[in-house]
Amino acid sequence: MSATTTPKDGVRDAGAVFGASTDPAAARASQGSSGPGRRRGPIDPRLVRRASATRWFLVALVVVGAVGALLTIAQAWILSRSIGGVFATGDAGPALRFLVPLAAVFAGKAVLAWLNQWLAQRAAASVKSQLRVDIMRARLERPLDCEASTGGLVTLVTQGLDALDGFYSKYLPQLVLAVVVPVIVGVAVLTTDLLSTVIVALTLPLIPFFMALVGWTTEARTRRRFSLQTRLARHFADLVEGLPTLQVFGRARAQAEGLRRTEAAHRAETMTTLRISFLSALVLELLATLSVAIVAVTTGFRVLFDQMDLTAALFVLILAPEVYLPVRQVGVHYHDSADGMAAAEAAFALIDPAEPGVAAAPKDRGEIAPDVGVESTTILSGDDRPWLIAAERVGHTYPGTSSPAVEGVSFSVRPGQFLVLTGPSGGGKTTVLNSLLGFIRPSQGRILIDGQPLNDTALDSWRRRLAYVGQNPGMISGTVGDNVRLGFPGASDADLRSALDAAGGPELSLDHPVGDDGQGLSAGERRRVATARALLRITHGHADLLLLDEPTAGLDADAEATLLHGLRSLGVAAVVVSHRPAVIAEADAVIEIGGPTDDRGGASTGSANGRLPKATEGPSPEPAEGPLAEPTDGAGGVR
Ligand SMILES: Nc1ncnc2c1ncn2[C@@H]1O[C@H](COP(=O)(O)OP(=O)(O)OP(=O)(O)O)[C@@H](O)[C@H]1O
Repeated sequence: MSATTTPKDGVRDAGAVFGASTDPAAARASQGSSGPGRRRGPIDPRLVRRASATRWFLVALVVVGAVGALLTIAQAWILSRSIGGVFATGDAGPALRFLVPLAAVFAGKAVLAWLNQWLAQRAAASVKSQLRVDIMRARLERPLDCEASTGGLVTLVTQGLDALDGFYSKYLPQLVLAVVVPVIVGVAVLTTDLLSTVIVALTLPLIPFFMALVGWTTEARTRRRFSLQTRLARHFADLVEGLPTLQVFGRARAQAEGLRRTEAAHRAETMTTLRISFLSALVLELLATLSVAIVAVTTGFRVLFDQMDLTAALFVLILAPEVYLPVRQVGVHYHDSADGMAAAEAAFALIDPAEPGVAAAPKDRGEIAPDVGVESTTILSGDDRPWLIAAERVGHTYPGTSSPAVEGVSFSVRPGQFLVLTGPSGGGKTTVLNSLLGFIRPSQGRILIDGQPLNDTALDSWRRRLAYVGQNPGMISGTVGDNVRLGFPGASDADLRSALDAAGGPELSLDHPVGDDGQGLSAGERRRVATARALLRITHGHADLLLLDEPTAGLDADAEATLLHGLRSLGVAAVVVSHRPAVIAEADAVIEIGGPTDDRGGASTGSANGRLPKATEGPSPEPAEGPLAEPTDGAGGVR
């Protein structure tokens, strides 16, 4: 269980509205221990690039904004003409004929406001749905590479992305209006009065300038708040998951205090963000009001001294606030966008691990990287069948850790061969297996499938060739039969039965109920059900590589012997993680992974390679083949 925030816990910051860094190096630098990177300007270009709904939404917003600006000018024209007319003639009658066009303008503006919201809701829904699908796809592709914990991921996919509503329905429309409206309305003012235009042109830029100042202050706060929110969610998810353990150790109540502290910190951060938000709105409001006041005073005096026509003055006075309003509103709605943008950043970090700050495997160009070396080990001599799978100097360093979990592992497996990975706990066996599954992109070396780099192979098609049993195999709720059938949905009950028997579970009934997360089955039974599922995938689904992590753990000697016999008789290639002598005895080759612990406490620093025909059968290993066939100076080596 972990309730701590990892360096990149799926949370990125929201930067200033204007003036946020676009420098990737700066973004990387800011992703140190505090994690988040900087927001890249008012709109994250990845939203436009990746979320296609954003593109047409921006275009529609410009059109709606321009029509809205023209209606505002029409409204000012009608009002100034009618009011000016009343003052000039002293008769309100002629002004009444302006009522109908004025009503039409108001109706038009109402329709535009509705259209704006409708477009925004549609765009937000479409982008959220696209991001959710992309996140889930990324998670399925790299279930172990994603750094967000389940709690963090759930927060992000549910309420986290919902924060994009504010971005699409308020911030983005306002941002577009802030550009379109001042230009169109400014031209209308210019055609009427040059002095007012100059005053507006000089004072208007002050608003974004102050906004940037406020943005810089808010940036870190918003980031911290989102980070705390995620931590609260993680803390809670961890607590719920670990409740039985905490209760046994009498620590359940003590956790409530920790939860209260995280919650209090979250509340304090939210209040601070709100305070800054209100204060910034006040400052911007004041600035805009003073600017309009300057326009009003100058036009008022000119009207007084007959230097300006009242109708023109009214026209300028009605329009002047409309120039400032959309720019001012950007600042107000910025706070609506900040959470959404932080969530979008977190989503991109999961979807696109190649983004700065995310550990990514070196790009495989189909050739061996210079530091990787060309050595490989064939595990059986005299066999000229092509390799099915090969690992070349594979190593992996998990994000957030400084030393490799495993390194320098090389081996190759031909169809029908049975390779066992063994070694001390924490040595990196599961990491190697996860690399073969494509769950992890090794940070060193590469995996080759039929001679092609796994990185260049579609994971879907590769996984169709795999049958896999992990250390904690996933179970669906239903029956044992339902779970075995996952291996081949078209299998008959007789097929399920024989797979289960071969997996060492003859006593398990197909109708045995299975609850959520395998409830109702012992750990050993779960493993047997999962093994039966994998066997079915080989015999009926035509998978040609079996990947097993400790398949016989929890089995008695008879069941183990039955299972091993079943596995060997399948005749497919198998890579099996195991410490059990009986499994090692069945192997065509055994590779030892890991060795003496380093200062990280438990990581493998050894190399692994080797060949051993039936480890327990031959009196001594056959002569070594190739440069890597000898044990290396690391902890790993030929057994
Ligand atoms: N997601 C992760 N993030 C950081 N470190 C990890 C992660 N998963 C594993 N490790 C570390 O990598 C090392 C190798 O782990 P791995 O699970 O591959 O070992 P193993 O040989 O399969 O162990 P065991 O025999 O106990 O299952 C361990 O030190 C472990 O702490």
